[in-house]
Amino acid sequence: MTDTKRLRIAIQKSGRLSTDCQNLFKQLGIKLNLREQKLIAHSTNMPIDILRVRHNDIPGLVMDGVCDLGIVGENELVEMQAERQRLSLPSKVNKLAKLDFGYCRLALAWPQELGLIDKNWFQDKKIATTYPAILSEYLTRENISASLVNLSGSVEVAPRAGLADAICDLVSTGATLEANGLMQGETIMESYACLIQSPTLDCSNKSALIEKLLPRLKAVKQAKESKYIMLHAPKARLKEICDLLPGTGQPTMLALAGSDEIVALHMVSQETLFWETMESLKQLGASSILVMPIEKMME
Ligand SMILES: Nc1ncnc2c1ncn2[C@@H]1O[C@H](COP(=O)(O)OP(=O)(O)OP(=O)(O)O)[C@@H](O)[C@H]1O
Ligand SMILES: O=P(O)(O)OC[C@H]1O[C@H](OP(=O)(O)OP(=O)(O)O)[C@H](O)[C@@H]1O
Ligand SMILES: [Mg+2]
Repeated sequence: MTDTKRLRIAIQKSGRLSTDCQNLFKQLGIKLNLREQKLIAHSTNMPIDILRVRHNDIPGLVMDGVCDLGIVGENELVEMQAERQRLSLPSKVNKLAKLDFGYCRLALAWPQELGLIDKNWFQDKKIATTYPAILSEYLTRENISASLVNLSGSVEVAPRAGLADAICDLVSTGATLEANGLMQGETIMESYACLIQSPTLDCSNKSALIEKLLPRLKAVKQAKESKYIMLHAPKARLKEICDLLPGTGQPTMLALAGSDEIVALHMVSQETLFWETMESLKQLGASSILVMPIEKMME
């Protein structure tokens, strides 16, 4: 448990999740004085301190109650939970939210020259990975007996370097696999960044602050998933036009100066307005169709 009255949040110092975490804090209205070298950043407008650490330290810091919250990739969380259970260390966290960044998959891959291979090919092979616990669980489930080579980075070079026959690593665009002449196989796990909370947090001020931040987080997520749509529509085709608009409630209808036949429609849509829909709207006589991003949204 932390003795400080300020909420402590652990994030990755530099890497795949750090910029997204900083942007998220900005969107949540948390002002930070972040300087490259500083490991702790104090918020200037809320009782919050940000601890900037190595990504694989984040789950442990939250599980041990050293930090109250953390933002971590699910892959790292699951791996650390398994590792800590094995060592009989605290491994519980409360998962507060799945975030909309850090998407990647943990997948098997092998040298391209082998072509398509069957799962049985992995029997008695060596597989290099940074995530031995997740991979072992998968291999046990699939009745594959393979040996693991643990590497904390540059996993993709393992087959070419003769360290392993295949790998199990994170993939997002697939560019790293391709650059290393590897073919992507089965996805073992899909992962997103998530917000986790320490189970030992028992300070009412901190809980109240978290309760204040969670609706903001939801609002930011909702705003990102929503678009504000404005268009001009002929009154005679209103029903057909509204039927085409995705996931909207009743739109706002406004009169247009100098026109009895055309009105302006404004609405919030939770779905993407595809080009095809915009073309169909146009065919029904709609014009001046604007699709705009929303910055914040609270219902
Ligand atoms: N290519 C990717 N695209 C999207 N998300 C990714 C990608 N690679 C990794 N991630 C996510 O970001 C997390 C951190 O990855 P990153 O490579 O930045 O850190 P690291 O090298 O494991 O750790 P650190 O440098 O902090 O010690 C991963 O565990 C995963 O959840
Ligand atoms: O499918 P891609 O888009 O190519 O991304 C996959 C790569 O990204 C991550 O590494 P990262 O680039 O973060 O480098 P690191 O090994 O130094 O952490 C991951 O470990 C892969 O190597
Ligand atoms: Mg990495």
